[in-house]
Amino acid sequence: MAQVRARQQPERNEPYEARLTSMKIAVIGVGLIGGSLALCFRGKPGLELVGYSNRQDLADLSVELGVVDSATLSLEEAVQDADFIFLSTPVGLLETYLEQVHALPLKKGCIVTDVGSTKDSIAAKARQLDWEDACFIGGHPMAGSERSGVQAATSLLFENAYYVLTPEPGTDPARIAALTELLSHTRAKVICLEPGQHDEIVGAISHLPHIIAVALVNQISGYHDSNPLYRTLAAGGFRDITRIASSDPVVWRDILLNNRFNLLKLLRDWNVQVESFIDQLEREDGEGISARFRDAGDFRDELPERRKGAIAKTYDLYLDVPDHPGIIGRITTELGSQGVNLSNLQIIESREDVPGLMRLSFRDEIQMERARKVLTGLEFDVYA
Ligand SMILES: NC(=O)C1=CN([C@@H]2O[C@H](COP(=O)(O)OP(=O)(O)OC[C@H]3O[C@@H](n4cnc5c(N)ncnc54)[C@H](O)[C@@H]3O)[C@@H](O)[C@H]2O)C=CC1
Ligand SMILES: O=C(O)C(=O)Cc1ccc(O)cc1
Repeated sequence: MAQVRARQQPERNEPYEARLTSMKIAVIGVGLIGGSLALCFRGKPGLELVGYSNRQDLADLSVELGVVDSATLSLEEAVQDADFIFLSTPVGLLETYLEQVHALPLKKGCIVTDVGSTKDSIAAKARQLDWEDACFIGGHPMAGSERSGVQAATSLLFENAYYVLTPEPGTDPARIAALTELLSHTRAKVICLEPGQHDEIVGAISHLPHIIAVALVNQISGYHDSNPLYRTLAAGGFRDITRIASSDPVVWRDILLNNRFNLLKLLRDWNVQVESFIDQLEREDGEGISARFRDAGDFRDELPERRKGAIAKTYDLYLDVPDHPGIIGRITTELGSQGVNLSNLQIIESREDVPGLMRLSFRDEIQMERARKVLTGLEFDVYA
């Protein structure tokens, strides 16, 4: 396993920009989020990335993939002399790691932060600890994906997303500025919120949708057990609103349990919505139903543009493809010859008696629209 490299100590009175040329960043738990942050920082002048893992194979993988400069199974070694420490494990482990890191010798001025999807309980834990010359500032990058693990890490994950910080009223503004400046490498927009308010809002716009997606998929899966046509016919709308149901079970178990008090209220409010639909259908209240769609459309149309909300936008096209050899090659060749960059391709359903559904993913809207034009020209039925 690679060792943490020796590095120069910054002078205490150097301006922040100068210190940027020699800083150690420790990432505790190098998965999707920790790894993506590491990739944002890695290779920037003077920044050294050290990953801590609890498994040798994962430590090795994080170095092999070029996500961190070095990796260690020793928490003490990882945090020793670190200027910034990012706690990036599932929420259920964050408070324990916070206590363990706090108990270790930390560099003067070290900023400890986390990336957990909930903020209130870790802020409360941090408040109980005496940080002396170090400090804790809670954080939550409001972008992610249904994928997990270091293999899914990408430096583009946070671009244009919000990155919430939850400093205490007494946190030194210079420390907040230092963390914000480091986070500029993510190209996310940093905002500060009070931890309780964060959990209420994020519970509603991220955690509740994950519950609804999972409940919906499991409901349909139950019907599918008695008739496989449910999955075969599952179309765009179902796919659109259930992508996040494929999220990591451990990560989401921890988030939901941690934010359970907000979620219990949110689910009761959700029940009111469901009951109201039941009532409108029983009364055949067409006007009431249309009004709800109109209201929802108005609100949704005002949502921030692509990738600025908690649920990152994907640039996917779907097309029905006949199940015959060579079709994938033809599509990729045509796109390649027209200079379209395809970032992923997936056959979702492939059986002899039905056309296959192909999903083509692109990095941005421009590539997606170029592909749409090429494929429509080839007389494929293309839909987003
Ligand atoms: N998944 C998402 O879209 C987002 C997740 N978050 C937050 O980021 C944090 C990490 O989530 P992901 O990166 O998605 O999960 P992940 O599963 O990709 O990464 C978690 C990492 O923690 C490591 N880990 C697990 N148990 C450990 C232990 N006992 N000791 C040390 N390391 C351990 C895993 O090996 C893995 O590298 C969570 O707190 C989550 O709430 C924040 C924003 C978005
Ligand atoms: O996959 C998606 O679109 C998400 O919902 C991303 C996400 C997941 C967890 C977070 O705490 C923040 C953002």
